[in-house]
Amino acid sequence: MAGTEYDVIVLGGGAVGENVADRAVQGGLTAVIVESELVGGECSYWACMPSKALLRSAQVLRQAQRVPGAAEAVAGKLDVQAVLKRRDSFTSNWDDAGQVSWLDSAGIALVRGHGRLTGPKQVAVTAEDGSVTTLTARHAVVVSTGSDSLIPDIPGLHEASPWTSREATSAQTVPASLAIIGGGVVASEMATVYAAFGTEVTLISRGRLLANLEPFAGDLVTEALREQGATVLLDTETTRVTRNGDAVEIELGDGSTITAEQVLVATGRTPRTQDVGLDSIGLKPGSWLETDDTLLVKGFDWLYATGDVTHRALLTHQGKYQARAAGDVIAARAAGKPVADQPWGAHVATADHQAVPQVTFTEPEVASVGLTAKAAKDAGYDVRVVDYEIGNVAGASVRLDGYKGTARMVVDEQRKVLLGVTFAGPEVGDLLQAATVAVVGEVPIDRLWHAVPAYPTVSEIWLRLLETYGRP
Ligand SMILES: Cc1cc2nc3c(=O)[nH]c(=O)nc-3n(C[C@H](O)[C@H](O)[C@H](O)COP(=O)(O)OP(=O)(O)OC[C@H]3O[C@@H](n4cnc5c(N)ncnc54)[C@H](O)[C@@H]3O)c2cc1C
Ligand SMILES: NC(=O)c1ccc[n+]([C@@H]2O[C@H](COP(=O)([O-])OP(=O)(O)OC[C@H]3O[C@@H](n4cnc5c(N)ncnc54)[C@H](O)[C@@H]3O)[C@@H](O)[C@H]2O)c1
Repeated sequence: MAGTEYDVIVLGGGAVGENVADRAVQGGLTAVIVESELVGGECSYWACMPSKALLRSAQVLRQAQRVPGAAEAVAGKLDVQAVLKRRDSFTSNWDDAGQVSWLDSAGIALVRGHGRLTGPKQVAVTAEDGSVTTLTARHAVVVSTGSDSLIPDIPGLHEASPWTSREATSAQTVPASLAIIGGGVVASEMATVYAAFGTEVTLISRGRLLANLEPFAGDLVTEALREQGATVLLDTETTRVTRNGDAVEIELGDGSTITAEQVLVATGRTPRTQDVGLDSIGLKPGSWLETDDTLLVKGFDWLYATGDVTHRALLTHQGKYQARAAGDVIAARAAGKPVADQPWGAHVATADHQAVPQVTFTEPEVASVGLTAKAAKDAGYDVRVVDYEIGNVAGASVRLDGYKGTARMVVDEQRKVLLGVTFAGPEVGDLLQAATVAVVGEVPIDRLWHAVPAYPTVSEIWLRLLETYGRP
């Protein structure tokens, strides 16, 4: 290790922390990452990558089954062991050597161990062998410690040792039956995975599915999961969980009981700030870290936070976007250079408020950016909503027989720009970036008419949405 004083200390070496350190080093600073588990964090080993690898094979198979000619060629069943093996390769068998060598090539130092703030610009790192290294930052400490699964206070749930997303994404064997508590992204994606593996899945959601998105998205995913063999219980409370040997009993609000081999809790996230020394600098342990748009924690001029721990947008790409802004602004401030902190400037994460893209990799997929119709109305915009069935687009009918999906654009009628766009349908994920460009760029509707989608692609949905809106 080069020494114990660095320009920037990054607490947490997930995808987000890595990017902060990289930008700081590219800006001419020295940076060290403190990591207690695996460099690469949740996304690489227990979240985005393994979950998407687990989802992909069944998706390819189902789509081939819906195209005559190909369907006859894929008459066999999903090879679950091969899927798990492919997932293992995406996680490098939970070995971070590749990421560590990237840090090395990027000129970023690494200290392994559990980091805690001990005072302004001071971090103590406790290694596995109990030894403690004290680090001092010349300019900034960035907390990028991510989030953990939230286990709600349902009687018996803690004692039942439920699966969280970690166990669900790293499982080496597949349970015969799985109950899932939650109705968000993790619950919906994991129900899709395990239903495809032949597990008897019961999803228990206290409301509708994917309730933060346009209602048609959750409805489509609910219907599809049921077709895929899952039992989906909506508006259903879980009142008690009891583990009896190899089975878990789950009592529901209506008094009925479900028995499953395993239970997965997918009820959101809690910040990993319980034991990072927040009390030493006057902050409350266990709280989310509130930042300004340059990612500076409110009330400090040296403490930054990026990624899940900020609760701005719990997504890898959005955390990395914050990381680029934070790394760059720390370097600019350290050099006494001007800071571009006006909305959409180089040193702020403005998009977190207005244009967060997200793909839910269920089958069908849901791709969304910006505001839903309800959120736009609640925010006081003069809104017009335009819907179109994606299956009516020539490109979609060529893609798959019986293509079913819906697209919605939410228009700000005062400025004639898009506030939000949602696509729900097979393989819509890659349609999203065009929508993100339109929302971020505030591209006027009459100019969008000149962005001609190629025929016959699914992108022609854009033309159909515009035609339905009407040419101004
Ligand atoms: C099942 C699942 C699937 C997901 N899929 C997607 C997806 O498809 N696309 C997407 O964009 N997002 C997805 N997400 C969200 C995504 O995983 C997170 O937004 C992302 O991992 C956050 O990155 P982060 O760097 O902030 O935190 P993390 O990835 O959690 O990294 C934080 C790091 O800090 C370390 N750490 C914590 N405390 C300390 C300490 N005191 N000392 C030293 N090190 C410490 C941890 O070990 C960890 O490595 C998914 C989440 C889940 C749960
Ligand atoms: N494809 C992706 O981009 C992707 C995939 C997975 C996860 N993620 C991210 O990870 C984060 C966590 O996902 P998640 O699905 O755990 O959270 P979420 O916030 O999406 O959904 C939480 C669900 O749990 C339910 N819930 C909350 N408390 C409950 C309680 N006490 N009892 C019963 N139900 C309860 C909510 O009603 C909701 O349906 C999300 O913010 C998401 O952005 C992203």
